[in-house]
Amino acid sequence: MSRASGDTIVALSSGRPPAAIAVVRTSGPAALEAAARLAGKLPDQRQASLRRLIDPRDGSLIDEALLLRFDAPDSATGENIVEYQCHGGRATVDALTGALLSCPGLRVAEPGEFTRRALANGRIDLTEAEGLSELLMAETELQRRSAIARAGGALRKRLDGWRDQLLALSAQAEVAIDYSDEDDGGSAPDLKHPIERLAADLTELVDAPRVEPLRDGIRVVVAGPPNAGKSSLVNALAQSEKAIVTHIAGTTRDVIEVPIAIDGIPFVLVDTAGLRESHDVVEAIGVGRAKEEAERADILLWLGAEDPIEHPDLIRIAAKSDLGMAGEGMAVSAVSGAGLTELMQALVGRAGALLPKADELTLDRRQHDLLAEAQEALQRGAQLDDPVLVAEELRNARLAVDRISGRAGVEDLLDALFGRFCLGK
Ligand SMILES: Nc1nc2c(ncn2[C@@H]2O[C@H](COP(=O)(O)OP(=O)(O)OP(=O)(O)O)[C@@H](O)[C@H]2O)c(=O)[nH]1
Ligand SMILES: [K+]
Ligand SMILES: [Mg+2]
Repeated sequence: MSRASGDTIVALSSGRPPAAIAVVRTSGPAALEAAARLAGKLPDQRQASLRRLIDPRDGSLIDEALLLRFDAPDSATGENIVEYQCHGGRATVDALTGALLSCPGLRVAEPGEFTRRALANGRIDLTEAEGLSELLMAETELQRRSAIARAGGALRKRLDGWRDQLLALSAQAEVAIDYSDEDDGGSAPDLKHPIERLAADLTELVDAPRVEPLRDGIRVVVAGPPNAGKSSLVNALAQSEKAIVTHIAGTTRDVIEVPIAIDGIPFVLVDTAGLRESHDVVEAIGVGRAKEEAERADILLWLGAEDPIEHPDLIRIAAKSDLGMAGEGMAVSAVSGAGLTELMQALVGRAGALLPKADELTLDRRQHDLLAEAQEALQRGAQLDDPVLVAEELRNARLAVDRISGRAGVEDLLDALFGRFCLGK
């Protein structure tokens, strides 16, 4: 849990020194006073100004730095912020942060604490904070575009709009409840149709592509009976001996993940234990895990002669094609390399459907599940006649939407989210 937010926090917000320039940020009630101690007269709000920074402890010159000041509440955190752009050597950064920390009320910030304060003060909502977290991690252009849309409030705007509609519908439901109490035969407001329309709006986003394949890589799970050649295929695709291969059936027991990129698209190859009944305790656990992995696979590569397990996105592989045993599916040989290029092309082809189009809004699992909850509450509400029950479903829908944006029930989540942030963000 974060410490008292009445503190003023200090952190180096730019990369690790040495660098040409370092950015040190302070946020909180004592930020302006601390800046005045070091720099004398402060610049006006939002005006960069060069200042000599003096260490208040001994009067020595720390550096000449560019000062930027943003006053509460119109700042990134909603608090007073002073930003120092100084020379980026380690000693300069240490001297500056040391001098700031000697000022009353200042302490070192925790990871993500600036962003957390922005959230607490309503400057951003949870979807924007999550988008920001992903933006900081983004390595590919597609990841960046997906993250910037959410960090920039694209999802927040949709949610805020729905929240307003839900509030208006709830007010109408209250009116309908009054009508039904009076029983005077007057006409209650029609709720069914607007609720159905809103549910349809939500459905569109519930069906949006998910962020996980984009962020973590598309999970390609390789499954089949023992000795089918699963580990060999994973190694051949990864061009690296990541998984142990032997002629002994039951070699692979644990789940092995190998991240690879094909045409710039991130995939995670997942090698699994061969599926069979086993009395070996360890192998049986491995088989259980293999089944779980096959279920959550984005794409399943099935290396079996017999019927494959059910999966919506399955590619059947006829492995060891060099041995001339023509099985059903794509002929691939890990030994000769035959068919590997075609298999990779097939993976890239299927990836298209799993990844968002440029600038298409994406949802993570948490957001998706809550939005589906809201949608289901609305669909139930549209079927009901008793306005008291309709009002209850509208409340359920609103609660789910509020949990997506972080207005309700998310304390546990915040610690996990902000623990992932870098210091100074
Ligand atoms: N000729 C030939 N042999 C292969 C090929 N792929 C795998 N093998 C051989 O088949 C045997 C089993 O290969 P693995 O990759 O360990 O098979 P697996 O499906 O991972 O096996 P388990 O992990 O035990 O379920 C090994 O002796 C491999 O050398 C192939 O493409 N051609
Ligand atoms: K084997
Ligand atoms: Mg294996």
